[in-house]
Amino acid sequence: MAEHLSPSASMTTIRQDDFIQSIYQSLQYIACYHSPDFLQALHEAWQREPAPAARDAMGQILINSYLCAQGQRPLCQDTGIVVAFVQVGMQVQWDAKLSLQEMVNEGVRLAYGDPDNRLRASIVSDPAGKRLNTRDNTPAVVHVELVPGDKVEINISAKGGGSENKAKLAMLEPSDNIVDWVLRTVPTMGAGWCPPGVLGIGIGGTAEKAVLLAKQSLFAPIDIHELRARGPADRAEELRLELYEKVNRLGIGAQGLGGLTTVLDIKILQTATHATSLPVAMIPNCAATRHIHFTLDGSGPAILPVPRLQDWPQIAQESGTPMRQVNLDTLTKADILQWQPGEQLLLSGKLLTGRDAAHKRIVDLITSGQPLPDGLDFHNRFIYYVGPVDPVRDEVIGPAGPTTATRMDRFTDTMLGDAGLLGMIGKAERGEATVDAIRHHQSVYLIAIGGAAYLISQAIKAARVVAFADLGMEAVYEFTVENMPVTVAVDSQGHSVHETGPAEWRPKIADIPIFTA
Ligand SMILES: O=C(O)C[C@H](O)C(=O)O
Repeated sequence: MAEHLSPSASMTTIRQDDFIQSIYQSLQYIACYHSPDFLQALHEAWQREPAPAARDAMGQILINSYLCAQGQRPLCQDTGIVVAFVQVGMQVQWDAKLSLQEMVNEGVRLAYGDPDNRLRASIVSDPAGKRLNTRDNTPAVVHVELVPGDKVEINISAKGGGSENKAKLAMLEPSDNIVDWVLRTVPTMGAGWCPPGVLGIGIGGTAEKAVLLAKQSLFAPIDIHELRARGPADRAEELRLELYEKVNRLGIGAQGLGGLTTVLDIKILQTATHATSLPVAMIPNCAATRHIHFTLDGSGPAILPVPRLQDWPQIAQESGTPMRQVNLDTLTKADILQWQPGEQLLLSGKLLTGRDAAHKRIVDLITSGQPLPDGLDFHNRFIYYVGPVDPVRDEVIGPAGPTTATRMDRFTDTMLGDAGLLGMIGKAERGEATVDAIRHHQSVYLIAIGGAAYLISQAIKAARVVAFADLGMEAVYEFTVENMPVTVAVDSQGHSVHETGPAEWRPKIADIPIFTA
């Protein structure tokens, strides 16, 4: 005779407030604390890295991580778009008035507006139109699944825009080679996703299912060395090992500067597909990898592990060759002609900021013959591509790392020509036409380390909004910096370290084992 479950016996009740508090606390937590598996993998990669620029980049990310855990401030200025996968047990009932989406949004609102640790509101509504910042980082992206059981399982992440922008989907043919596709595709993603990180790969299903699997795969802990030690159990695990080895052999390295470690792990989830199809999706996770899993069983809000500062690797900034001191306030074109590709500089003085939305407005004003707003003058100034976190406590500004410069390429010739800009600071490579414009205007492009946002903000001594305050984090600020560390990425002759670095290190690392264990 069929057994019937008594509904009342196994029912769990989840209270709205417990759910919202759990979302809020988990988002605050992942904004500040790297997970132990990521820290260990990055520390190992830093210890093994033979390429000085890549090693320095990873060192800065590790120091930044420690400072964020200590100061409880965000790892990256891009505190992400919230993505929640919620599995609801079919024996769960809710003591709630809001929908699940509304409850997640409420948790996001509390987390991003927390006065003790404000996070950056990065979400814009009407993306194909007005692109207005929603000011509280809502709405979240929520995926819900009904599963057997009496608990609610939540995987939540705050996904950085720079890495999400590099997501790829290919509808391969059944006899196509997945490894070839990945190895062809990763170099096209450039450095805007802030390697070293993790590549999530979804295989099978339909187009949208492959993308979801790729995203879900990124929730698993980094364990490629354990997999190697125990040996692959199926084709997906074989692929993980093969891709880990071959992607790292590409020599892209940390921040795309050339080096031994481009990926810390490869994650793969697969499911059945149509006989004609081989959908493959790939989504990278950046160095500010932020995700956590928790369970609600009706007993109250989630309890998250208390991080212990002694678990963070203690590394000191290494003093390599002496850095050139640069006074931004007296700098001339003649000075920047002296700077060499790969040279490290310490910037002091005043610079302006600006990113996507401000660039669009500025270039629209210039091309329609209108003046820039009062007080906004780029002549002989440097621009820093950044959207900072608002300050809390005694800060002048919150974490303020670079955003992907490549998105500003379309505006650069006008900024260097008509607006009179001297040079730029950002992260990742520039396109060919932009490198030509840099050479033509005898300008320069400098990079700061993506993923070292709180560390970088320590060099910012004053900040004020100069124009477009309505753009929120995308407003134009003036920063006064002291000893801000940057590297010459494209010099005035158009030499680019994102070209020369990987080309130099690919052959050099060819004989170094990728797996140590
Ligand atoms: O939005 C940002 O500040 C950075 C962005 O995530 C990027 O990597 O380009």
